[in-house]
Amino acid sequence: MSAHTDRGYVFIRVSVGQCLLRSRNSFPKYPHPDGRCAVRCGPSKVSISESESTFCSMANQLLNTPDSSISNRQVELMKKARESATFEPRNLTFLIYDGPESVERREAILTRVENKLGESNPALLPRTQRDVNRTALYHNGLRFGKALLDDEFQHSHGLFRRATHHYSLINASPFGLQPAMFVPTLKLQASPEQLAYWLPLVESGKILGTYCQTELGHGTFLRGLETTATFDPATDEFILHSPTTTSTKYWPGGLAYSCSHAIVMARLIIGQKDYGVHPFMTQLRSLEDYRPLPGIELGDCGFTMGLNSTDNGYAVFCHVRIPRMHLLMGNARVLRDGTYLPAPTSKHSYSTMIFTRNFIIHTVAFQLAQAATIAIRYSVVREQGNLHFDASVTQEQPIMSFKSQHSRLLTSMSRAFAILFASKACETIYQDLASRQAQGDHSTLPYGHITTAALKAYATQTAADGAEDARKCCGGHGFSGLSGFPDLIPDVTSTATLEGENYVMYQQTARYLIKSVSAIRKGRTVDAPMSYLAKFTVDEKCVAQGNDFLDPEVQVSIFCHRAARLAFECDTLIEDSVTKGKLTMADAWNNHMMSLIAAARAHIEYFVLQSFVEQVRRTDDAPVRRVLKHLCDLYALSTIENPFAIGVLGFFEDSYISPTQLREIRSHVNRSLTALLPEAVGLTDAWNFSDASLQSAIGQKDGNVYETLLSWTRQLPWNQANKKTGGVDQVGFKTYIQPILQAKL
Ligand SMILES: Cc1cc2nc3c(=O)[nH]c(=O)nc-3n(C[C@H](O)[C@H](O)[C@H](O)COP(=O)(O)OP(=O)(O)OC[C@H]3O[C@@H](n4cnc5c(N)ncnc54)[C@H](O)[C@@H]3O)c2cc1C
Repeated sequence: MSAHTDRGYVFIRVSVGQCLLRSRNSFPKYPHPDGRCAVRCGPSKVSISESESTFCSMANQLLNTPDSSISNRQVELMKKARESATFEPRNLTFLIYDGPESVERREAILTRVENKLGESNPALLPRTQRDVNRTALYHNGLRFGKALLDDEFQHSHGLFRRATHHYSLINASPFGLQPAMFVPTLKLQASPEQLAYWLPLVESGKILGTYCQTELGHGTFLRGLETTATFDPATDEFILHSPTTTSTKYWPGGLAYSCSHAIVMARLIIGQKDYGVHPFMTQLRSLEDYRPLPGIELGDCGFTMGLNSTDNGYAVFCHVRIPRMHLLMGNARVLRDGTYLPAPTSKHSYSTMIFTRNFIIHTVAFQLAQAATIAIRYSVVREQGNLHFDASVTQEQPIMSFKSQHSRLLTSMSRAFAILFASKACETIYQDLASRQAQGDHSTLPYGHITTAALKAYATQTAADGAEDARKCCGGHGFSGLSGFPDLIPDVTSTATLEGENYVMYQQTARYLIKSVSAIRKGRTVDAPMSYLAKFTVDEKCVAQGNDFLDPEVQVSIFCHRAARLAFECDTLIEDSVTKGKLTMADAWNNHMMSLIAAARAHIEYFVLQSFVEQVRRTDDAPVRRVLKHLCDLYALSTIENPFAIGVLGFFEDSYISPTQLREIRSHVNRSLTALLPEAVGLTDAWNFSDASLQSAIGQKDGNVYETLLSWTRQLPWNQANKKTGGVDQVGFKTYIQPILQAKL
């Protein structure tokens, strides 16, 4: 038996007597882009015996390995760029995904799912481009989400809760809210009996859940929600109701047509008393025919800026009765006689937020890396112009060699790593918190809460900005749907809004900073990670010079100084506004809000840098450590010197860093960029994204971007359909174009 690939198709030769496939006809036939017919291996469709499994693994390997038969200028450029790496990307992959075992597990899962979805052949137009009307996108999202859920149910790996854009249940599929919000809320808010009842139903796919909080009138301000759940002692039920237009639930993912159940956040009313917002398990649809239950109106919110493969929906409740036991009673409870027992602590709801925000942070690290991967791969194979001042030199050069290009892209790459390592540090904080909370110790909750709040804001904004810049780095082709960017970017940008609007998030951190500063001023102790504030002295100057700026301790101390200074200054600003300016605390806060947000951002950048430095220190593999050190230097120093970096003024406005020092820092940034340039493709490979997950013609791993782009363009359904009608869009021509041409003017 032998196999080879040609432009992404696997040709398998099986000699007589060796044919081990029970059903050769089950292999789907695909038209080859240049018109020939090819047989593509569809391993998920054959029933597998041991020898067949060898056959399939061989075919899979071939499908996921750059096709050696393709040779053109771009493929050669990509090979060259890949060979220049001085580290083993696979070793960095192990670091990113927490070890070889987890990498292999992840690869096996993705290969299985990509095969099932028919996505593993990079020569074929990807799923996201095949049909783009609202319902087709949704059905595609369901098909994709179902494949992920099926795999999850069968193999219980949890991978798709935390995967990359195209392999993430979150947002990219109608079932995303189930692992992201529905299950975590159940676990933290349900009583043990309720959990024992509901969880098996979720985990076996008997019900599909979403999380329903935001209303037309309110999202950020939870206490403003208007949906009511009124206790009826006569029937032992709650009556769920949307009393106003603005109380209509609006936005929840999967709410329109996909989910059977939702955790609905509503005001609990007993008698005349309003006990505030509580979570209610609510069945939305009949499990028989999936019609909305009586009194519930459900629908889709329509096209959104992205994420159209899911169905963000609205819901109106008209006196819907649900059993009393559907109030999640792990914390507050309502007894049969209507007695309300408040939660012993409100702290568990914060834990749900920490959990959810942390996995948003983790996800956007990968999304930023995906954007950078597409743009870097494209930039090493796209040749455009040159920098010779002599016009007779016509030899063009890859655009990656231009400083502006690799500076933007490698800086984004360094930020993707920075966010990833910070999210790992946050995960450790969360795990520690969870085990403490299980023992009734909530002491680390405030720090965990404010760290994830600010990191969520920082990471999502940084990722969204970086992804958009990566798009711009790809010129016109970056604007094409086939680049993958138009699908990826809105997904990243949405994270700045959902699960806590970023500017509101920063304020939560600022509140804690101000509390910590005033505690220090009063000589009180603060939470251990905040003790850096106590070291702050006014008029301190940075004494580093030359190579000192490559010393991680120096870098961290610069970030530390800025964070502490801004926090102290905010405290003074507010104090003065209240005491001298006679403002109320709320007005003083509002007045200085931008300074407070800058302080919170500086605090979290200090945390991010510390996490990066720590990760470099802990890396055993010397070549990988060296490359990570360059990335860390680039992250730290470009944050200080880049005029486009938000908050950059904070490093200089108190003259802590002098103009001479700034020039030294700038030259180190330049040197880090030069050192990282040969590693660029190796860094993209380390993230281990399959072509199928990137869905980008210009981000192809083998560099075969032009052939792929043209082939995908030819495969676009509109072009295919018009080919059958002589290369003419008949409706467009007959209805509009022909009358123009034939008009007698
Ligand atoms: C793609 C997507 C998916 C979503 N999925 C869900 C879901 O599954 N379930 C669900 O319940 N909801 C969902 N939402 C809703 C989302 O959670 C809210 O939109 C989000 O929390 C922001 O709230 P808002 O819309 O009320 O924004 P607003 O609070 O109205 O924000 C508008 C502006 O006001 C500013 N602002 C508001 N309050 C303050 C303040 N105190 N201080 C300073 N500035 C302020 C903000 O900074 C922002 O600039 C989703 C939204 C999107 C976009």
